[in-house]
Amino acid sequence: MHLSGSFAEIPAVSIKTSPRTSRHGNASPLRARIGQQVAARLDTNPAAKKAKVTGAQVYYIPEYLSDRDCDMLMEKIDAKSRRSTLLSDSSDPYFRTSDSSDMDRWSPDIHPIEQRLSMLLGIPEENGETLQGQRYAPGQQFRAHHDFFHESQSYWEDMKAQGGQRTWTAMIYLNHVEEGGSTWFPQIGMRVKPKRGLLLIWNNMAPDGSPNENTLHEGVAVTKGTKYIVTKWFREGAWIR
Ligand SMILES: O=C(O)CCC(=O)C(=O)O
Ligand SMILES: [Fe+2]
Repeated sequence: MHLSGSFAEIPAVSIKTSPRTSRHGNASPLRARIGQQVAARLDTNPAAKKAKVTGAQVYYIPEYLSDRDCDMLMEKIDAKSRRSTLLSDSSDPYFRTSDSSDMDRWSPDIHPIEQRLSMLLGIPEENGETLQGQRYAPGQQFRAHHDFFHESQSYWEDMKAQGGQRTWTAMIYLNHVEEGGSTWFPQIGMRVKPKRGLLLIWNNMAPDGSPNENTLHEGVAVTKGTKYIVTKWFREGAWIR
C-alpha cells in the first residue's frame, strides 16, 4: 500500500477476508458495534484517511498534532519516564526495551489532547486509558505484539474489571526519527515511518468483535536518533470509574 510520501509500499503478506473467532477471545456484538461506529465516524471526517490495507481497519491523519504539542509531550516524556513494562511474561528480555511515561490526564496541557482524541473516535472519554508516552533510544524496540488482551491469560480477569478489551489504538509520532523506528504490521503488510504529528488509528478487533490477529505490530528498533510517541488505548467499557 502507499500512503503519502511517508509510508513505504509493502505488498500484503496475508489477507484474511472472513475473520473467525480468534484464539485470543470470542466474538462480541458490543465490540463489533464499536468497530462499525468509529469507522463510520472516521469515514465522514475529511481529515481522516483510510489506509488501503486488507484484514484490519486502519486510519491516519497527517499533521494531527501541532509542533508545539509534540514538543510539549516530548518534554514531559523526558522529564518523567520509567522502563516500559509488559502484561504477560516474555522469555525475551529484549522484547520491550523502551521507556514509558504516564501522562497526567487532568493537567491543562494533556486533558485537551485526550478529549480531542476521544471526540475524533466518538468513544466516551471514560473508556480511554490515559495517554502514555514512549521513548526509544538507538537499539530500543517493542517486538511484535497485539494491543488487545489475550483472554486466556491470567491478567484478563483484572482487565475485564477495568473496562475490558482494548478496541481501538490511537498513536501519535512526535518527532522525525533519523533511522529505523517504524511501526511494522507484518500480517497486513503495512510499515509506517515516524513522521512528526502523524496520528495512526487502528481497530484491534475483527468485524465480529473478536480480537483481530492481523493487528500484530512491532515498534522496530531505532538505529539512529530517538523516537518519541504517545499511545492511547480505548477499552470496550469504562476504564475510569
Ligand atoms: O513504537 C511503535 O511504533 C509501536 C508502539 C506500540 O505498539 C504500543 O505502544 O503499543
Ligand atoms: Fe502496540
